[in-house]
Amino acid sequence: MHLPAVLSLLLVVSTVQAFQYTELAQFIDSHQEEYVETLRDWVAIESDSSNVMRRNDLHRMMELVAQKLRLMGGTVELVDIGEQELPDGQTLLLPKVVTAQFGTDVNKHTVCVYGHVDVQPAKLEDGWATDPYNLTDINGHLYGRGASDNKAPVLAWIHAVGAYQALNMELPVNVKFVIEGMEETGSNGLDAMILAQRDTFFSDVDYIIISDCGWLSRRPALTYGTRGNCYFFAEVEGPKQDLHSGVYGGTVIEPMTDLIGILDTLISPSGKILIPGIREAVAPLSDEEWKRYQDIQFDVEDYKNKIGVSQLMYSNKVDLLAHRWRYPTVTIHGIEGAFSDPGTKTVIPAKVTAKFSIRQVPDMDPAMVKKQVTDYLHSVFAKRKSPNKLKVTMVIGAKPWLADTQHPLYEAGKIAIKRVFDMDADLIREGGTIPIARTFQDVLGKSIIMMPIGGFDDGMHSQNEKMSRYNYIEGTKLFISYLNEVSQIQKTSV
Ligand SMILES: CC(C)C[C@H](N)C(=O)NCC(=O)O
Repeated sequence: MHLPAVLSLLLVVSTVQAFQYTELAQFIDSHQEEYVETLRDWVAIESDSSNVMRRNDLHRMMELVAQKLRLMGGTVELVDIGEQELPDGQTLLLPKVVTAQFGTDVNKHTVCVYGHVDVQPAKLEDGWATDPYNLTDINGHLYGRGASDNKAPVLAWIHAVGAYQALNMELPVNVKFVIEGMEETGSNGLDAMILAQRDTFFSDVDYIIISDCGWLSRRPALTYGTRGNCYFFAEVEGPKQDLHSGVYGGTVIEPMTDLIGILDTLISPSGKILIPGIREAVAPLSDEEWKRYQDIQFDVEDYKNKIGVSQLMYSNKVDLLAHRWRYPTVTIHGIEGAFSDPGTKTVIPAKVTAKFSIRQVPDMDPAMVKKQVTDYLHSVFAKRKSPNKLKVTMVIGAKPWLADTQHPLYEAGKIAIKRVFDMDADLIREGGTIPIARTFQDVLGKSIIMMPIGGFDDGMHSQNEKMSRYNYIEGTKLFISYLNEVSQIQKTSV
């Protein structure tokens, strides 16, 4: 073909693509009320995976996801992943995992979008300004539990595929979905399901895309690392029942005093982890990494104000980002069995269970961390010479994940972000955990990209979680654009 003919063909192709994007983006804009309504229906289901009393809601949630994908003509399955064993030895049915497939063209790439539709607990009395399960639009912010983490991003992906379908446009890549309902409690059962379907459902998947995190600031971002998490229960058991603290206090060695005593040895006031071996395992911060953090736009004062604290653990940007993303930390989350209602109750609790977690980073190993923590707590407890009984269990052991930002998936992401937001993407890491990310990498050997659409101030896991309309709607356009960019990646990239 003559050069002018090639050029005019290229022009035609690029004109068609640009035209397609504009039409698709307009379609998204004109359907935004419908998308908000669907999010409202999804948020209304209290799909709290940590509360066994809500398991039926979680089952219902998975059915709803499957039904939505079926109505779009996908090949959908609700995969049984068995049962979960509870700490008291009882078993409970795990929510099924939804898998779906749109397109089977062998000449196209196949991407697999992973997401979750379970949520963290939320009650109005925790301090929410609105009912957490009634999506409420205030000034363009959609408040509700799970709005940002992770229901709106999952819906945005579904709507992105739906827009191509509605406009009779061919999907540029085949799209598969894996949507689970146990992410917030460690993705129980999903590892085994991925392993079992490695040579079937996942055999033709080229890339994994995850949108279960947030931006660092108002700039859109691509995420290339997450921390893992080891979650522990430390139970101290003493008398056979709760006791009156006036009648028995002073004669009994109290479980709560023992528990607080050992918890206090986990971390120093300046944030130094005191468990032997933990800090030694952490990969050192390289000069290149330091420079990368230094170059990121991040306003420390803004961050401080957003959280509402007068002082942070570190005052400079690099230290803050590094400790947020690439160093481990200990967090004590709560104590089961302790009196925590309003008012006073003069009781000596007979059995108390502390819940704490240690975020994992390269090169920590959860199996090693489990041993280090268990041995350490027993040795500290032994020194107290208490007659009470200590039991330490690790209930989640999720590894960290780190990607190569030179992979074409990230280049494609930058182009898509530029097109939709007319901004350059921040390349960031995430301090939170997506337990299954590392499994996708290790078991399937697939490349992963995290493409967040959540805002920096969405309040995931806290009171007044929200997703802004802007992020929800522009995020849907981003996914539309990204599918197109991924289709341009050379077939040889893994
Ligand atoms: C910001 C996180 C990666 C979001 C994720 N859905 C999550 O909350 N995971 C559990 C965790 O405790 O980090």
